[in-house]
Amino acid sequence: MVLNPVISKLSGKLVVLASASPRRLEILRNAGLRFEVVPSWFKETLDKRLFKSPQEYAVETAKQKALEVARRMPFKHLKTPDIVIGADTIVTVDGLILEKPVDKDDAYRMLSRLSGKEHSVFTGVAIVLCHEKEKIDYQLIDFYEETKVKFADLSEDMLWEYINSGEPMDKAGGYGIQALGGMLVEFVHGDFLNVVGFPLNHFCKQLDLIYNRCPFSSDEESASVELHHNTSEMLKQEFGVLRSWLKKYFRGYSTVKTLGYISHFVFVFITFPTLLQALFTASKMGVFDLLQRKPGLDAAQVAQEIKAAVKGTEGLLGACVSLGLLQSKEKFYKNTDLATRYLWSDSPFSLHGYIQHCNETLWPLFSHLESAVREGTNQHERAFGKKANDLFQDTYYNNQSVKLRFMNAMHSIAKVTGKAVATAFDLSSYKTACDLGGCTGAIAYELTKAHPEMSVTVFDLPEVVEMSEHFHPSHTDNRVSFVAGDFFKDELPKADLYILARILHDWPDEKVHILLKKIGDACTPGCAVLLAETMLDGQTAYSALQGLNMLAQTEGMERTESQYADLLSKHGFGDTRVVRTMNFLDAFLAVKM
Ligand SMILES: Cc1cn([C@@H]2O[C@H](COP(=O)(O)OP(=O)(O)OP(=O)(O)O)[C@@H](O)[C@H]2O)c(=O)[nH]c1=O
Repeated sequence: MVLNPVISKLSGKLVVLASASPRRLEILRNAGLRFEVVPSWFKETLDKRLFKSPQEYAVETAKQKALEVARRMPFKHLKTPDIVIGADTIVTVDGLILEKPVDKDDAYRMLSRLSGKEHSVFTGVAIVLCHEKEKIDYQLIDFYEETKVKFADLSEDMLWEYINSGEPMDKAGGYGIQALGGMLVEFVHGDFLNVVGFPLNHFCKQLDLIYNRCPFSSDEESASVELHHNTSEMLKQEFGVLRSWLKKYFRGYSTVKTLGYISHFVFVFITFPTLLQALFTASKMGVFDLLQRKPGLDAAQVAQEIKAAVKGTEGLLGACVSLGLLQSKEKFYKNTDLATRYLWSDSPFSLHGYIQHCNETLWPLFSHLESAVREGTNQHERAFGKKANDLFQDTYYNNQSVKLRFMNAMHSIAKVTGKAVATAFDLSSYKTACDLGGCTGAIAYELTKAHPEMSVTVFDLPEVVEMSEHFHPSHTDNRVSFVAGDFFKDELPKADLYILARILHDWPDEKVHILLKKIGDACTPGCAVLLAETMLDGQTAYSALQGLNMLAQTEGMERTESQYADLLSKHGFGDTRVVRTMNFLDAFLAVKM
């Protein structure tokens, strides 16, 4: 890729480096960039086991560092930056991630592991672009760079002399290649500055893509610029998948360009039902599960396993390849990274349950959208021949398999969003929480993971509680307990914090008031309510469509921040705060005054 001038593109913008690393500051200053330094308060405590690769961990940490500063600055510094840059450097060797040593012994363990071996240094970088209109929108671009470094064999004396110099302590892997640590290195493959803490060249290339190129450029590298616009990781990836899918369909960028930008979207809208049905059908027939267990099957083998016709299976697999859900090589198929992460049923971030729910419940309801719009009511009677007086009792919970499917769907979403909700606020002062309608406990487990002193009671209907054990994580936590009851009728368990995750949106205002009154009565001043909902403010495509979903499916609706604040204020809750988690659900905290 030819690199164009980029640093000048940032002049006049408020650029913020979300890092306390003196090396990053120096690298960017030397490049002529003018910026402020606001070190991130994000604690580097992400669970490494949740990441498929070390580089994903570094990128996620970089993202969290940058986002924390981007979100804090408008409140604490009373100014909104244009760009926030975050980075995280890690060293990997023998499948381990090495960060900064905690003490000399730790430095010794790290350096003796590196002695005589080649290792990788990854720096993850996140660039957050902040757009301020009525609200602040964040667009996120992330990437990483890998450099390989080989250490000489180091004697004990050499190791201790180096450790006693004090240099290792604030450096990933326990060494600084730019100073005394340079003595330990036999060779470097890749970007030297990446090892020091910031991949300047890759960063400039990303700026070039952002500021000098069209987002739909045919240039392959532009595909790696991934855009977040108040969307989840998954939507971001889907956007990329859709884009490459469009490119393929139109046999190359030039045709797409001729048809124009509008045609892209018209085309997506018109063909969306076929796209969705291919995904739903492959998911329902177990294609992603099968190829996760047995990657590399051909169409005939897949057909045999899923008990389908070879011709039909070939068509389905071909469609999944075109959608970026499967890869094929010489007619053998396997899951793409997207499918591995989200589509097979046992993945930690599986959306399989939610996809089934969309297929079996939302799809029939949405086929009556016109009636929903005309009448302003849900469409259960038209879609399923049964009126839903009580949405849950009459539809989801009166049949075991529908109930399990619904619980799976809720579990999928809660797993994908739970952590973002659980960590959105400092909840350390709340020791007991009650998750009303907490279903499988997915959010409760995330809360106890994020807040070591908190215990959570999941309060849900008896039909749900009796099934919840199917969803417990393998390491169950005795700080999560389940109580059966109906939050409209029964006494609520006592707690300092009440959680309502995707509950209020199911109900009209009259019922919301009944529930909030009960919570208000149970709370003493200082107690709080934590809502996790899709806020309609700013109307992203996801929130707007979610609003339609509620119309076709429930008696309730998605609401704006001020509507929630207003509802809560009637029951004595104030001091409201909202965090846009960049995930499906936003988090909203209100305190009993
Ligand atoms: C391998 C290597 C690393 N480093 C430094 O190691 C820190 C990594 O830690 P981090 O968590 O990425 O950053 P930090 O220093 O804690 O800052 P922050 O961005 O605020 O988290 C950064 O400093 C890097 O330069 C060097 O200076 N030289 C080297 O050869």
